[in-house]
Amino acid sequence: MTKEEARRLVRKEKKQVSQEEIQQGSKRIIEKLMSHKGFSELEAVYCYVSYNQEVETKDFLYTCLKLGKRVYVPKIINGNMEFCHLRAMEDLKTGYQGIFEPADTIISKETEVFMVLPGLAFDTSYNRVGYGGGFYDRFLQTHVFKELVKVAVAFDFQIFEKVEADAYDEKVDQIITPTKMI
Ligand SMILES: Nc1nc2c(c(=O)[nH]1)N(C=O)[C@@H](CNc1ccc(C(=O)N[C@@H](CCC(=O)O)C(=O)O)cc1)CN2
Ligand SMILES: Nc1ncnc2c1ncn2[C@@H]1O[C@H](COP(=O)(O)OP(=O)(O)OP(=O)(O)O)[C@@H](O)[C@H]1O
Repeated sequence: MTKEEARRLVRKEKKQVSQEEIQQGSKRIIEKLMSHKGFSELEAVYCYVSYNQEVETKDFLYTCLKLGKRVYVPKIINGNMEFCHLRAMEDLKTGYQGIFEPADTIISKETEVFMVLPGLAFDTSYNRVGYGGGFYDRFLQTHVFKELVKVAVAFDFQIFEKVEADAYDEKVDQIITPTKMI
């Protein structure tokens, strides 16, 4: 299926999903993230700040801070996404598209990172479809890492067998849903 078809299907499902399902599903996903080998081994975490009907990441971010991980979240700067240091949840202010971003702009220089990615749709070959901004693709193509573990999180209705991918699309290493590790 095309990216647009996948986006349309997921947007339709998102309108039906209950707050309860989001909370429960996100809780299960966060448990799996916490017990991920890459998470224990890496001290720097790049994770999006959830909004709308995305997998909730606030509890995950909070726990990462409590554990003493170095935490960075996306901030759109001059049309590009960078990961900026998050000292505390209170540092977050409404930013691009109404998504919370750190008020200060301290761009990460980390090279060994555990990354938690959002997305609208994924397929079982690890392709990722987002809102269409190309922010993650461009970020991954312009930044070099010594070690980068890319784990996407999604609800089960966001997983398809095959979604068309373009040459510039960056794959993820793993996809975690409330019921599966792909
Ligand atoms: N939580 C979160 N933060 C993120 C991303 C993301 O996907 N999720 N991004 C990943 O690249 C970047 C922001 N990219 C975005 C690109 C487009 C829209 C957008 O058009 N939003 C629509 C509603 C989308 C929907 O809920 O269906 C809008 O606000 O009208 C939002 C974010 C960086 N931060
Ligand atoms: N080198 C590039 N890498 C990625 N996208 C590019 C590049 N050059 C141009 N683009 C444009 O960026 C957009 C990427 O769209 P795509 O649907 O892949 O984004 P997405 O992965 O859904 O979004 P996001 O990463 O923001 O969640 C397209 O309009 C594409 O033409």
